[in-house]
Amino acid sequence: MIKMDKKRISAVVLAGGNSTRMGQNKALLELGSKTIIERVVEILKTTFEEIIIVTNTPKVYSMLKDVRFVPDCFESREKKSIIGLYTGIFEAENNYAFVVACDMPFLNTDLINYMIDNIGDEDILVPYINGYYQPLHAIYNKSCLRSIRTLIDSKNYKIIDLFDYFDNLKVKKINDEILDRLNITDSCFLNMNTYQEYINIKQYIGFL
Ligand SMILES: Nc1nc2c(ncn2[C@@H]2O[C@H](COP(=O)(O)OP(=O)(O)OP(=O)(O)O)[C@@H](O)[C@H]2O)c(=O)[nH]1
Repeated sequence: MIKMDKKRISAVVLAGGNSTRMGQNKALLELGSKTIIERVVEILKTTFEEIIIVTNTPKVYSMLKDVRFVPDCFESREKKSIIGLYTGIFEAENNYAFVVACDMPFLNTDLINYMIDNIGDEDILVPYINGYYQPLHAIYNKSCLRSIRTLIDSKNYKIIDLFDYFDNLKVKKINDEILDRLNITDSCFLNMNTYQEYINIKQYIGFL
């Protein structure tokens, strides 16, 4: 297996959703003295040189420094994370991109580094934990772009359909055993969709 140089992977944060269920931009909710997206970027900065924020409203994220803002590639009335995914991978300076959502405050650098060390010639490296894929905590090669485009063009916006239905893509999974071995809990995948989930997370880390 060829070991991937960390500098040859970009980080991509998807921050162009509607936050309909939250009722306000969830990336800008605060945990302690920082917004959630600031926490996400701060964690990513320990590992990645290039950090791309995919959003059509960069001004609301002006507190983020040393990141590159890019707008979504497709004009779409519907907000879909797969569109941000396509854009981030397309725009990345490197062939590989580690892609996350803007609302994951407990990203774990040990797991991220493990993933970087364990992608070889695969097109995708994705955690598959408790029977669920984690498509917004995965590494993608630019070789995926054509297949992602096929999904978008057919109005199938389910990123997980990339993993099982494209014979041309080599997909490697990170399973539960690896988390156990690294002594990491699945809270690193936790995100927040509703205000109650935000409150629960604040309680969990003692900010309430
Ligand atoms: N760039 C970009 N990011 C998106 C888009 N749609 C969703 N995202 C991001 O993808 C991640 C997961 O999004 P969801 O939580 O499923 O959707 P959401 O629109 O943020 O929230 P809901 O409206 O409540 O579904 C979040 O980080 C979103 O900001 C999009 O059209 N473009």
